Amino acid sequence: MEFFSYMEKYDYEQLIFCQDKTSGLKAVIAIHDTTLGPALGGTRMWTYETEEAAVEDALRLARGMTYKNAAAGLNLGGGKTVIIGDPKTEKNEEMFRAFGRYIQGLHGRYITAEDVGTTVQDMDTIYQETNFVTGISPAFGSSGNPSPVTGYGVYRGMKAAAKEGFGTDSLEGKTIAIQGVGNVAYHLCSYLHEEGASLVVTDINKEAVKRAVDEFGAKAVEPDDIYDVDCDIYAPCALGATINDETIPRLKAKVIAGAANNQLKDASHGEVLHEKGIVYTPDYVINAGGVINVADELNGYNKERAMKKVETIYDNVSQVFEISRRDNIPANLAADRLAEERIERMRHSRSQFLQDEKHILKHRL
Ligand SMILES: NC(=O)c1ccc[n+]([C@@H]2O[C@H](COP(=O)([O-])OP(=O)(O)OC[C@H]3O[C@@H](n4cnc5c(N)ncnc54)[C@H](O)[C@@H]3O)[C@@H](O)[C@H]2O)c1
Ligand SMILES: CC(C)C[C@H](N)C(=O)O
Repeated sequence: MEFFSYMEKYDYEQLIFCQDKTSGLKAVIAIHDTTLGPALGGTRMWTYETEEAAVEDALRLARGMTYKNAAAGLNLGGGKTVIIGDPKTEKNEEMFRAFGRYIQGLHGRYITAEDVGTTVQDMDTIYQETNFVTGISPAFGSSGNPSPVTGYGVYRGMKAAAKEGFGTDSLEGKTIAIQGVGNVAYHLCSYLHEEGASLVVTDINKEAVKRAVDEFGAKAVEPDDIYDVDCDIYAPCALGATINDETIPRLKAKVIAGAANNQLKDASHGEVLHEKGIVYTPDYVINAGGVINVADELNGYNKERAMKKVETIYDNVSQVFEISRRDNIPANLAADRLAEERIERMRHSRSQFLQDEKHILKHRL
């Protein structure tokens, strides 16, 4: 990948490589766009096959956060970090402290939080070095683990998608196939079970499957069989790119609504779903609950206020479908339009000069 060409193509602001020999830290921070405010996005720790794959992932995920934050109505830009390494065996305290110092060096242009492979404890360690971290322990007056709130937001967004697909937002009696029952999907399952949906789940982690079967009466299938399940709704809640040329012909669902980031292998798969009449709920609109929750920390965390904002995911999803129908475009492009239009409007409205301390010639006094 030609990094500068890619950055120019999608108008990225900054790419930062962080290396710390003592702790083994190898991290890439990507800042996509800060028109709306500081870039807020989580830190992913993952074993990438190549360094290039890690940079590519950081860039892609950072841009996704720009769109997610814009569509959620947050005054935040988009950024993301990936740390190269196995989260199960390669973490140490010095690593996250070194990383915290790199974040501090950005003076608030980037604020981090949890993502796949990182935990509240890791955020607490980063907090030893910088204030530009969210999702730290509630003991510090913070919002803690964002996953339960993301799960609730996905549940609300799924109801809006059901309304679009079935004419009612009730999920009672619906069969929902869930790929990956980790942190977010566990909470999603509890809401769906409570509403009376039938769940079919899969995961490469047998413990996670057992928990869903035992607690929610879910039926378990093998990971590759999830695409063939006879269901009303398919919920991708594991990793990205699972909606692709191989899987779309196998899907039986009328509605797709899940937590995973970057669900479509590429934008053309949104077009294919649109043509097939499948209601696709854009990932970054439906899974914004976690970022909405951690973003509230910027105002001094208030759970009630944060949850009120998370409720708006239902309306945001409905608005995307409205744009999709109005402009006869696939839902993924309708979501992009919603986010891009907001960024452009704000870019214009913020172009007016506003004096701050740096413009006062006080050193001459
Ligand atoms: N945690 C959040 O608040 C949040 C917010 C927004 C988006 N997301 C996205 O939602 C997704 C899930 O996040 P999470 O925090 O629950 O992560 P997680 O790691 O807790 O859960 C993911 C689960 O998927 C399983 N999995 C991985 N590959 C699989 C495969 N091929 N088939 C079946 N199962 C597989 C894993 O074993 C794991 O149990 C991710 O894509 C994440 O980026 C999470
Ligand atoms: C800021 C976070 C809570 C980010 C979250 N992992 C997401 O992808 O939305």
